[in-house]
Amino acid sequence: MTQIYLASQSPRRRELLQQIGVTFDIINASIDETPFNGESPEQLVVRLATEKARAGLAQVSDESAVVIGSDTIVVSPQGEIFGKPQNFADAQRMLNALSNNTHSVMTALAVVTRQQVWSQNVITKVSFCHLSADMIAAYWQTGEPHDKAGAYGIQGFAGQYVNHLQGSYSAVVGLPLYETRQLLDLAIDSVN
Ligand SMILES: Cc1cn([C@H]2C[C@H](O)[C@@H](COP(=O)(O)OP(=O)(O)OP(=O)(O)O)O2)c(=O)[nH]c1=O
Repeated sequence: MTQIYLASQSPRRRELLQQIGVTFDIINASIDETPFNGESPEQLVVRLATEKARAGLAQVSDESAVVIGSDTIVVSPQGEIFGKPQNFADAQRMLNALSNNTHSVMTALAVVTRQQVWSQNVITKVSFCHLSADMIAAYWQTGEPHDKAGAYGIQGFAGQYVNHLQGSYSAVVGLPLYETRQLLDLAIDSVN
């Protein structure tokens, strides 16, 4: 039996992976998420997902382990990378940029074994309605934006701000389920 691990602290990723019937263990793989100078959003998100998966693999001893890592960033309509907000002012800045406009959510997935790395970046276009200053302040008070890239959670209160989505809903929440199944199957086949 191939042992599958999810290198993530995110409760959303755990729930999404459970949703598709995968049996797995959780490992802690904290990495430095600071972008390199001149790094593009695409390069950043794939590098971080891969580093999380590799850091997870380094913590387990079984030779045939398969480890999943993932990272989500929001890319504003102006092309700025939004991770998790530092504070209310940061969340205000992000949500004002997303208001009444379309942004991209990039979730990269990396599946690693001792021999190989598979990775994929899933890009979803999300359109928001107008967010007033009062709406943003009230939303911050819910606590929902605090630990989420771009200062929102589509699966929560912010679902009511989204008037259009093109791409993968599960990727926006934190793990692209179709792509996860595809890459996991490749990795599992390779170790058996
Ligand atoms: C845009 C968006 C992000 N998010 C979440 C997904 C991720 O958990 C988080 C982005 O931060 P990440 O750094 O990708 O992940 P994480 O720190 O929560 O977990 P780990 O690195 O241990 O795997 O934002 C939502 O839950 N809903 C959304 O709509």
